[in-house]
Formats: sequence, structure tokens, C-alpha cells
Amino acid sequence: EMAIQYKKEEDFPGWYADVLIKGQMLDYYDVSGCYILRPGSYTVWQYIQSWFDEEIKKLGVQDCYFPMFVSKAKLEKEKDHIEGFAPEVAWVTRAGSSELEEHIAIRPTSETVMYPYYAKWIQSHRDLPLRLNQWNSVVRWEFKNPQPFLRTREFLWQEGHTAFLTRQEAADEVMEILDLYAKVYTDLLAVPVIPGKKSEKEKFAGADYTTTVEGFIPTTGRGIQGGTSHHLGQNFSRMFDIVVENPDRSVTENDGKIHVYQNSWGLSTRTLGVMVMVHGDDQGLVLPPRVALQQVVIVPVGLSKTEGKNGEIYDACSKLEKTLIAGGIRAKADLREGYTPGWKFNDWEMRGVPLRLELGPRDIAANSALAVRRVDNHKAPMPLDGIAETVKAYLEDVHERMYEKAKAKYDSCLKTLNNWEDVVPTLDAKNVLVLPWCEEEACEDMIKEKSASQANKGVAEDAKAPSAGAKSLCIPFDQERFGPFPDGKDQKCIQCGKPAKSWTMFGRNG
Ligand SMILES: O=C(C[C@H]1NCCC[C@H]1O)Cn1cnc2c(c1=O)CCCC2
Ligand SMILES: [Mg+2]
Repeated sequence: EMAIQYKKEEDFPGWYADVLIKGQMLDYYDVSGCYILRPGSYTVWQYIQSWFDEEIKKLGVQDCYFPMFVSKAKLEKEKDHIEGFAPEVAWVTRAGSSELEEHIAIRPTSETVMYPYYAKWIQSHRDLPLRLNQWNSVVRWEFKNPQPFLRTREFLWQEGHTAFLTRQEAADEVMEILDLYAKVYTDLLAVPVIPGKKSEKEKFAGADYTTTVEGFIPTTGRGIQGGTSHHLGQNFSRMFDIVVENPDRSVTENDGKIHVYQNSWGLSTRTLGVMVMVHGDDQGLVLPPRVALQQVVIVPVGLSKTEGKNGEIYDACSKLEKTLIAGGIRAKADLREGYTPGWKFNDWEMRGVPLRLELGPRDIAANSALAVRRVDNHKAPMPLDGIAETVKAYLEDVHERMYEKAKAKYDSCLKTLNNWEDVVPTLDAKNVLVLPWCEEEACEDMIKEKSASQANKGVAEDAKAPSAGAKSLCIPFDQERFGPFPDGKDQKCIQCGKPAKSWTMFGRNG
């Protein structure tokens, strides 16, 4: 079948899988939870990688590579950090026909791999800051049903691990990195995100605090964690004994030693899933121009049936392709024989190419091409004179339109509430809640529990939605956007009635 067989709003999982396969983003693999990244998706990851890597290098971060294997002893170094996750760790137990004496874990993340070497390499405060990043893949043997890009047993990511002399330097870097994550989404993927802080309950257990960029999937009304930047305080430096002499020799506390202050930060191929889910439509992928493998496809039209009569049109298409490529545009003329223009339109629409230029005898005579915009199917003639510059500006406009469209949708689904009656209906209407919250975990738990039970009110036992409860997504840094608490006075926590500490986003989680 050539067309997308599912409607996005009717069968989202079916639509998502169909769009990824027919958009040639990935293919299935016989090991459950693993997928093949085809050029259409892998090149998006490469654009993210090259942009982000250039930015962190400006900050002084250096790339490196540690082994993917972790000894049992090393992995289990800090019980509490790992025990919650132990079921997800994959192990190598045999090589060929011989059983391994010591079972070896495959990294699920690299703290326990890297930090013993931080302890070894950091001797003096002059060795600080140490700021290393890895581009690699990690393995987490999750048992919840896999989802391409969003929950896979192996995924590509970058993991940054930095160490500083002072907490302030670390705190500053946490936010610098989070800002880069936000830009990956807004500037490369045209996806709006909200930066904020995770609650104590939702943060990474090994961190002092976790910051996040929260995305939103309108079709499900669910939030999605886009990337996290953690301040680890001295939690890991105490565990791994990463200490330096206090440069201030007069300080005797902690016998003049300082455990370094650390951060870790990660962004994964989950970015690709969010991009597809936010922008895709019932014709298939809609790719943001800045990361699209093909930005423009040129399709010859008005061809004569008899072979050999179309040389002039094909030549014009090839010439246009060369002109655009010379102008720095990723363009391709689709001169494949034996496929109708309509077939080609559909194929490139499924693959999400941002701009199609149709070129036929009438266009050539008018020295123009018909420009068809993928995001909204807008059509208009585009003069061939100066076309490379025209297309460049046009693609920038496409990016802005895609971002603004997604941002308007996200904003329209952020509902500021301060009375309980509206909570479940608003969640059921596929929105994210912005609630006044006292920041006590007990209330966070009650909000999740009550919103789950009421969402299942009157629902048959076997049909109850297990995850219908609203969990806290983040405490947005920008509190002002949600306005002063509604009645001007101190707003009450929606759950306990005590004074609220912040507006907090609560939602069902993707
Ligand atoms: O990975 C992190 C923390 C940190 N790791 C480095 C990148 C940033 C940040 O994600 C949290 N975490 C999540 N998931 C797992 C682990 C884990 O530590 C360890 C065991 C397997 C599953
Ligand atoms: Mg996990």
C-alpha cells in the first residue's frame, strides 16, 4: 500500500508506526525493542549531533569514549542509584561456548564507568573543571511495550558528565545545557518545549535536582520529557571519592578537602519520535527544513506519453536541482521513469519533504515552478530567477510556520486550574494542567491517585486506564506566564488548601 493507512487522530499508535515505515525513517528488527535507523532518521540525529557538539565545544566540553562494558563490581558500586534500575540492565554472561567467570553489564548509562577515572584524573583543583561528553548508545532492557524512538532497548544519545570546584559553576552549566536542549527542539526541530525543574519525586534519584525541557503530544494530550540536565551536587563525588585540596589553604573543614560538584546531562533519539509525533499528518511525515535529508524535491509534470519526448523537461529539472544544490539547498530531482507525478507526490509527501517544486512545459515557458508547501499544502508559482535565495528564505518561513503552529497548539492545551472539579474533564480533553501546588509530595501523590480514579469512574474494571493519573511534569522556570495567582492573593494548593508554592504542570505521561 502506498498511502498511510491510519488517521492520526483515530489510531495514533497505528499511524505512528505506518508513518515511520512508509516515511522510510526506520525498519523493524527481530530483537524486540530494537529498530533500524534508516537515512531519513539517522541524518536528523546527525544534524542534532553536529549542532549540539559544536555548541558544547564552545563551552569547553570535550568528547571522549569509554567502554560499553561495565564489570558487576563497578556497576553495583552505589547500591541505591542502581537497585531501582537493576531489572533493566543487560548482561554478557557467555562468550562462544565458555561461560564468563564474571558477568559483564552493558552500560545503561555511564556514571559508574566514568567516575572512577574522574577520581583518578582529578587530583588538584587545577584539574577542574573536567567536562567530558560521550556520543554513544546505551541499553536498557525495558519490559513495557517498546515504542520506536520513545522506548527502545538500545538508543543513541549523548551523555555529558562534568565536575567543578564550586556548586555555582555547576549550577550555571546545568542551565546553559538545558538552554541548548531547548534550542535543539525549537531551532532545529521546530518543536516547542517548556523548561522547568522536576519535582523531588520525579527527579533522577542520584541528583540534587533535575531540570528538564517538557514537550507535548497533542494527539494524546500527554507530556513528554525531552531532555534532562541534572545537578548531582556531591552525591557521586562522595561515592567515588573525587576530591581536591581546597585552594583556600586557611580552611581546615573536611581536612581542607573538597568533594567536587558534578552535573550530568542527556539527550537521546527520543527527539526524533517527538518531531514525528508533533508535526506528522495523515499524508505522513512533515520534516522541519533545517534537519530534513531532502529539503526540496523537483518533480517533472506535463510529460508526454511517448518516450524520448521529455528531454527538455528532464533537463530543466536537472538544471534546477544543480542550481539549488549550488545554493546550499538539499534538493533532488525525481526523474524516475515508470512512476506518475501523482505517485511521486505521494511518496515524497510520506517522506515529509518540506517543499516540492513541480516543473512542466507551462512552468518552463513562464520561467517558474509550482511550489507546494508540505506543512499546509499551500501552492503558488515560484520564479526560477534567483530561486536558490527564494527557496532558502521560503524554507526559513516553513520552519517558523511549523514552530508557531505547534506552539499555538501547546499553549492552547495548557490549562491553568485552581479547582478540583475541572481537573479530570480537562485531562480527558487532552490537556496539560497547570496547578497551584504546595510542592509537598503527599499532595503530588494524591493528585495522581485522585485523577486516576476519577478518570476511571464508571469504567468497567478491565477497561480501566492504568496510567490515567496526572503526574507532575515540571515546575516551569517561567512562572509569570501563568499570571499572578488568580485571585491576586496567595493561591491555595489545589489538593491540601495550604499556600501554593508554584504553578506546576501535571499531565498524563507519554
Ligand atoms: O541515566 C540516568 C542519569 C543520567 N545519565 C547520564 C545522562 C543524564 C542522565 O540521564 C538515570 N538512569 C536512568 N535509567 C537507568 C539508569 C539511570 O541511571 C541506570 C540503570 C538502568 C536504567
Ligand atoms: Mg527508564
